Amino acid sequence: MAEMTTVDFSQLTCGTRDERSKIVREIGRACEERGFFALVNHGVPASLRAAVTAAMEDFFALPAEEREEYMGKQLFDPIRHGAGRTLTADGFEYRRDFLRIFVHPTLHSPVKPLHFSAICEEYGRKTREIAHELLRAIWESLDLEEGFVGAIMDVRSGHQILIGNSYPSGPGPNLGLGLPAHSDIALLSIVMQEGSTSGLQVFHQGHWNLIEFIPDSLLVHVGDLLEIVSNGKYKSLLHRVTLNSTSARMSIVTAIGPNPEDRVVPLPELVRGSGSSSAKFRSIKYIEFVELTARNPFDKAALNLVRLCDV
Ligand SMILES: O=C(O)CCC(=O)C(=O)O
Ligand SMILES: [Fe+2]
Repeated sequence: MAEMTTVDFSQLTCGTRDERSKIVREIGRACEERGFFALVNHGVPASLRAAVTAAMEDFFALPAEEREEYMGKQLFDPIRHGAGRTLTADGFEYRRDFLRIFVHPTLHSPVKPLHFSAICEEYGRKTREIAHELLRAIWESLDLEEGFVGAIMDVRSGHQILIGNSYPSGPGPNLGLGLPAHSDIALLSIVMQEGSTSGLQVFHQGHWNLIEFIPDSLLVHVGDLLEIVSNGKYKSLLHRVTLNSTSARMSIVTAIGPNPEDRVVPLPELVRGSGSSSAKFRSIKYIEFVELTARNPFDKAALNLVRLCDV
């Protein structure tokens, strides 16, 4: 099982000055050493978490002909559904059904199930507020002024997606994969699952470790863009999903990034402060990085293509 930092979100927003500073330091350390942390007391009601999970389940349960129109082939389709088995370039098979929708700045929702749009709007809004608060803490942990970062990357008008992942039960760890090893593209992603069925594994110090979700918690992943803007100080999380031998599993992931047209750069303040005075990544437009990742989806291949030197 993976060791993880547990962050009490309520202390970040309502704690004393000292409590907040302690949490900011804990978040910074988790982003630097592990690339993820668990979030408790985050304020997303259990009823909303259950509702968004049920709404995704209802979508996957629609007859295939009703889901067909969303089987998008284009990368930037705002609603994109995929189902079944996929083969990687080297012939490896993985199995998951997914639905990916854009939720911000504009919500795109399938017409059915009927309640889908309102629930995703609400879940998207709640998690977006959490992500903004976490990013404020992250900039603080890097000794950056929020305004300084905002001038470079406008996260408030940024891009948020929501993904429902549905994995079948499978032959068990190391035999079947739901998702191959990858890192998430955006700045942060927030992963939610209901129930105790495990499957998510994170790579740490040369080993794959299974995540045991703390009941009611959310998991926060550092994404590739945060590795770039922090000039390599914070590491995006390499993770994969194994199929569970006895139960199917569902996860809901939301990813927050800047405006797709924004150029993502190692923040100059951090390049100057790094001692070596060198940027460790070349700058790239977010939208171009998404295209690069689509062509190089596994491991941290896309990030390695914009890396200027070993970190
Ligand atoms: O199913 C999970 O726990 C994680 C899914 C994931 O990594 C993703 O959608 O990028
Ligand atoms: Fe992921």
